[in-house]
Amino acid sequence: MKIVITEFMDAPAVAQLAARHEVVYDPTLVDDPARLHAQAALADALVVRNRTQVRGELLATLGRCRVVGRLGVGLDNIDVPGCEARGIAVIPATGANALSVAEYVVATAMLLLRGAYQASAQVAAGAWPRPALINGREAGGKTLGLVGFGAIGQLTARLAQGIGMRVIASDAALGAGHPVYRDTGVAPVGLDELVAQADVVSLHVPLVDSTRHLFDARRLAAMKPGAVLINTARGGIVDEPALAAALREGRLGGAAVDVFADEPLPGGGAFVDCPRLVLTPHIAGLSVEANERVSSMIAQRVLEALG
Ligand SMILES: NC(=O)c1ccc[n+]([C@@H]2O[C@H](COP(=O)([O-])OP(=O)(O)OC[C@H]3O[C@@H](n4cnc5c(N)ncnc54)[C@H](O)[C@@H]3O)[C@@H](O)[C@H]2O)c1
Ligand SMILES: O=C(O)[C@H](O)COP(=O)(O)O
Repeated sequence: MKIVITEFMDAPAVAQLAARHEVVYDPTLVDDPARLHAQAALADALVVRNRTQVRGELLATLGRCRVVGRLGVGLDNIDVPGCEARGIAVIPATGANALSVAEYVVATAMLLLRGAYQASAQVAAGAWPRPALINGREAGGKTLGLVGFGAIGQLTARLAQGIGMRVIASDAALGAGHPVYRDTGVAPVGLDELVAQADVVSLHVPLVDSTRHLFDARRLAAMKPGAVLINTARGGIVDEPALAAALREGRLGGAAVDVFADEPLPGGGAFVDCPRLVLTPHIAGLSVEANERVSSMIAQRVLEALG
């Protein structure tokens, strides 16, 4: 059978697939719709990351496909009901990149609370900006609010508790009596209460209709003065110009943003020269270890699905 891989995948996992089936591994396919559609038409399995849009014309070309392997967790680039209607199974790499994201959240939370990370050039130049940096805050004893308490939220809670943070969470699908709260020692709260209490708010919900612009200007304004916002979930969940305004006006203490409404983020937008801001190009879930786990999990599951 034929497996078409449209974005990068760890080499041993590609080899594992190639040992059993014909494999087209071409990470440039995602940027070449004509070749992508030609290859997809012949594919029994398609393997994608977050950039390949498995919907519309591409979905229509998948005449033979039985399975779409997703080298990640978010499924907003895949028309899942459309795949199911065509008998195509969609397999995400659930949990396989969770540790990388959780570490990113704790690292950026500490960095932004302390606020000293942008002093390197001044220190190297001999400016010694110590008086301006004496008000950094510790993470220990602060409250972390997790919006979404699934695989990544739960792992992030464990790491944050390890450095002495109190953790509260809001999850639309988990009732307050759900055993996961008792097992993790995390307090369930409503979203409004979370936003009012948290020193650090971190987003871990999928991008769906109910989460689009969940953090709009009104909700950003309801955050504690000086609080930090971390978005590794999806760009459409936060109103980007409203976040930039809250940072420029000093209402928020900082933000780390890994995901954007448009990726790559078009240059010249609201975030240019924005203070107290860490921007990364959608890499919170990407590390050597996560890529190995994600790739081997999907290789294994695609092989099982092909039988
Ligand atoms: N930046 C990255 O590299 C990266 C890596 C991995 C995942 N992600 C993103 O993180 C998201 C979460 O990943 P996960 O593995 O924790 O998923 P998950 O499915 O395990 O957990 C998501 C949780 O969100 C909850 N939820 C859904 N809608 C909600 C709402 N309106 N309010 C509150 N909770 C809601 C669900 O009940 C679920 O418990 C993914 O969908 C993906 O978009 C990003
Ligand atoms: O949803 C995810 O897991 C992240 O967005 C990372 O996806 P990717 O590594 O496949 O791009």
